[in-house]
Amino acid sequence: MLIAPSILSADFAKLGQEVDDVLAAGADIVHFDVMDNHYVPNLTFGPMICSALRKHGVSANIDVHLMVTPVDSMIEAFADAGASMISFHPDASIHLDRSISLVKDKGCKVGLALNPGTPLYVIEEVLHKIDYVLIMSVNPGFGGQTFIRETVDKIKRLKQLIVDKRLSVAIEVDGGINESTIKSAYDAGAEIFVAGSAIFNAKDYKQSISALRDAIKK
Ligand SMILES: O=C(CO)[C@H](O)[C@H](O)COP(=O)(O)O
Ligand SMILES: [Fe+2]
Repeated sequence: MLIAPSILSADFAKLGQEVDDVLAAGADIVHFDVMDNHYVPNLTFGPMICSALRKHGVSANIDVHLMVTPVDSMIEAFADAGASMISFHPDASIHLDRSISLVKDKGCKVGLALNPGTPLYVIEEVLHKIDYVLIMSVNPGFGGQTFIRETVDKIKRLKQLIVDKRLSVAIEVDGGINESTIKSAYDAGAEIFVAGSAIFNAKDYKQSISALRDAIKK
């Protein structure tokens, strides 16, 4: 299992330090939420912030979650800015297969992100071409929202689909993950857990990350 703190809930005034702190506290991946006030009703940060984190010395995998449309130009910009993994929403790309190829050609792991209301069949034709599926357990746009329980069944169905097709596609879950919700997502088949408010709103990042790992073992 991998813990990916979403920097959406970090203190932007000291972002480099915040990322250093969560990594030192045991985080595995940095989750980087890109919002354009078009695909989602919020605006965050662009590729310059990603390259600034690389220049600051962050060497961990940076998991860029693109909530933007159009996606292709941002895929290229973030790959050039140091992204390791890039996910985008299939409904934000007109040519899904082409956008997937673009991420791969740039040397990044490719993920497809599904909103709570987006059915699994949207990605069925390309499932064998991707590295991970990001299942959104809140509607995209904001941190600190409540986990949508129906997502657990969706993760189970996706896991079954991956097993049936004999693929090695990871499942990432994003939105409302905390000590009370993480185990249900884990039991359903998720392996990468994004958590923003549950980690950054805590005083002690090490304690909050350990609490997430412990909650899975219970
Ligand atoms: O993609 C996102 C929102 O669109 C964020 O990654 C997500 O909401 C994480 O924040 P939290 O753990 O506080 O729900
Ligand atoms: Fe996200």
